[in-house]
Amino acid sequence: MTVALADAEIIALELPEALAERLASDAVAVLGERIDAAGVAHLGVSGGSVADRVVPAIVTAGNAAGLDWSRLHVWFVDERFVPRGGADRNATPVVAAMRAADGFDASRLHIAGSDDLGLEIEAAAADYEQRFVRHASPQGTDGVPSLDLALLGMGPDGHTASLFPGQLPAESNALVVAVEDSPKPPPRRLTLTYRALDAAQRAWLFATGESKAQALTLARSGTATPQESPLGRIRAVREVRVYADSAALGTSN
Ligand SMILES: O=C1O[C@H](COP(=O)(O)O)[C@@H](O)[C@H](O)[C@H]1O
Repeated sequence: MTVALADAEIIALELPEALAERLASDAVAVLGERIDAAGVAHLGVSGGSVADRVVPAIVTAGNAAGLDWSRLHVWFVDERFVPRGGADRNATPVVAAMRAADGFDASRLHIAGSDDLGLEIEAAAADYEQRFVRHASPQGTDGVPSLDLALLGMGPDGHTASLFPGQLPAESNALVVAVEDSPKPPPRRLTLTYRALDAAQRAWLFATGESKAQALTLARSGTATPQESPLGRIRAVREVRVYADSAALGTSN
């Protein structure tokens, strides 16, 4: 049994700042429970507003709550295949934010390969998949490693991670694939597939701003195909939540 985005619990707040703080405090609670139960937790993060706003809020909330950061693994649901350290890399703001997490083990921040390392994009995807399989245990019977919490963003076109409308086969046996022609720059990216994301215990979407409203409505309707709305294809094992501000929900005055 999996939960679909159409069945998501909606957490609605008027302002994006308050929304990021609410998500952060909920995430710290979930990660702390998992660390207590399993000794380790696996968090998947997106780029964009998740990396810029939500991850720093999680670090602040985690430090305040005394989260045992040394037991947390952080993964990227997608990454841009551009040189390390640049503004276009999803890892750049996350690396900066995680430096402030008290006791976090930097070797548990799992950053994908990049073109400046001389890697081919397919080799970087295969390498990231192998690392994911090595470090994250399956929690189901299908043998797919399981994120405890996947934090997703979305674009106005309904993309999530680097799964773009009309761009990828709807399903793939791989866990990480290369994207060569993303319609949103930069064009070359790596992304977790639906198969990898489906195995996440929880998938929480962070959506803010009017530009997301139409795509969010379509995704939540449950009527769109994955080619029309990759976001609408999102599922998780236990729970899907949508953290959205009034503008993204289309309820602002
Ligand atoms: O390109 C990307 O965009 C999405 C959405 O970004 P946002 O700034 O509108 O939240 C992001 O979730 C994804 O990880 C990123 O590569």
